[in-house]
Amino acid sequence: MKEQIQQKLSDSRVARWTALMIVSFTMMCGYFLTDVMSPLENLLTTKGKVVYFTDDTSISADSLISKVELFAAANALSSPELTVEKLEEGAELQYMETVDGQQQTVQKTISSVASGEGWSSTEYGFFSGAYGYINVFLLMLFFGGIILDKMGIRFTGIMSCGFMFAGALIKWYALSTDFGDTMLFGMNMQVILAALGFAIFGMGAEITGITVSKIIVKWFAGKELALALGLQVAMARIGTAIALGASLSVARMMGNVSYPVLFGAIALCIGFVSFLVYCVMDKKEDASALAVRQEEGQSEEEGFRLADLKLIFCSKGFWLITLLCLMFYAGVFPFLKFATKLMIYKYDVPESFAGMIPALLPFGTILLTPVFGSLYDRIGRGATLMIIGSVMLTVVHVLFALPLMNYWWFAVVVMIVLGIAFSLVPSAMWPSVPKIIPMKQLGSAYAIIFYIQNIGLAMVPVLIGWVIDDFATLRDTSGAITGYNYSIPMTIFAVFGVCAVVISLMLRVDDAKKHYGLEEANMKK
Ligand SMILES: C[C@H](N)C(=O)N[C@@H](CCCCN)C(=O)O
Repeated sequence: MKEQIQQKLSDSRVARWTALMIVSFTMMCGYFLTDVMSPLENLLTTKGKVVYFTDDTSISADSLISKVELFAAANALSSPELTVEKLEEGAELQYMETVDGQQQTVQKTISSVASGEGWSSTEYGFFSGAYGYINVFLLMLFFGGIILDKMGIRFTGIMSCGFMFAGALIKWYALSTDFGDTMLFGMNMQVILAALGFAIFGMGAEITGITVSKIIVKWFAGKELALALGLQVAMARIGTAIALGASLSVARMMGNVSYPVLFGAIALCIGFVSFLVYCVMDKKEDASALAVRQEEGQSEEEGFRLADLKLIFCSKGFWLITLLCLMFYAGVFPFLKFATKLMIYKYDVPESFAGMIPALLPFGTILLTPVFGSLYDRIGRGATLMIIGSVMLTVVHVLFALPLMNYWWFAVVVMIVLGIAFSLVPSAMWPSVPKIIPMKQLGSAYAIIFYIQNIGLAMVPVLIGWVIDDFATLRDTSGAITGYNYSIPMTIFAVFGVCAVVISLMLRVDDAKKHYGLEEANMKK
């Protein structure tokens, strides 16, 4: 009789790709919620109602009412006695507007009205950075990695999905509640509570992120690892793209910024359930791996010891990847939080389309990240891919900073280039970590990288929000905001790009000396 050879569940193609799809779906829901507020920056930073017209322009309700009344008075028309309540879908209004430097009478039809929250750019920056506050200041990501290596994938994943969901609910509650003028720590209560929710969500999202990374390495090591990591990132980007592309329309349709967050919370609930399904597969994989070890007479896998962290801390290659991650992601994720408003004010894109241009970035990466991942699996050249991506990031931000080519199509082209950069670096960087750090310490290694990266994700939006308020906001003599000059904020993003280039070059040199294998293919022939 033929002897049955024991196999691990992960040796089955179907099983490992199914596991990948399930956990990637959970992550995708998390990414949707991470960026769901980005296209709402203009709405959040406008006080009172915002009126959207059928020609895709928008204006604050107060400013519209005074323009309509001024027009009626100037033309001896009977006063329309317009109030905010009367501004509703379908209403037609006439007033004077400056078009190409000339005052013209315009007639517009309202398509929707949504409530602005009146936040300052500083408050928006504080809220956007909140994603990383608990991770960074309470060292939760660091502990998250240790919990992952000590308590295992199932416990950590369920815990972190729970945090994501709880944080999303708090954020939704804050945005759907009117706190009046209640202030806390010099900021509106709504901002503080929404930031708290986002911080709890961010802790959950990041710990889920390292858990999912470890899951993928567990199922794909020695197989299609970079492709699998690339596909996970690609699915995550679908979440980001839907958030950037659809969030404003949902807020406009429902009349309130809280609804996109509510949809995100519902999606997360489904993502949580899908992670529970994965846990069943994970248990089976562990049982089959144990059976293989027993059959081969191998001893129990050695557990994680705190002393193992020394190996991580002493690796130069590890630190270079970590710093590259900090600089590269500081130039991308925080940029996305401000990109929609950049499109409105620098490239004159109507607000209803403005979110579509940043949404091109994740859309491009959906295809390209797995393509570059697969290239790395088969051909190698990981360090080189990271250098090219970092150079592209720098060029993109320099182009955004320069006061030239302020055309929407130019913004589209530059955003596509950023999409390529944002595919190159992640598809090469994440699969490079297991080449430097062994599996046993991988949870902690990813956690430390994410921890340092989160310092950027937490601080950069705060910095940029403050810079926009104090150095980029243009005002008329009465103090009213007339526009924004994005040169300084975008120069800051370009500096992160330059740092990423220098670090990726150093990584390439270190790889040549220490032979991590970053330039070699991942797949064993
Ligand atoms: C924000 C998060 N910490 C992050 O870095 N996400 C990466 C993907 C990480 C995948 C690691 N296996 C991203 O590019 O979105």
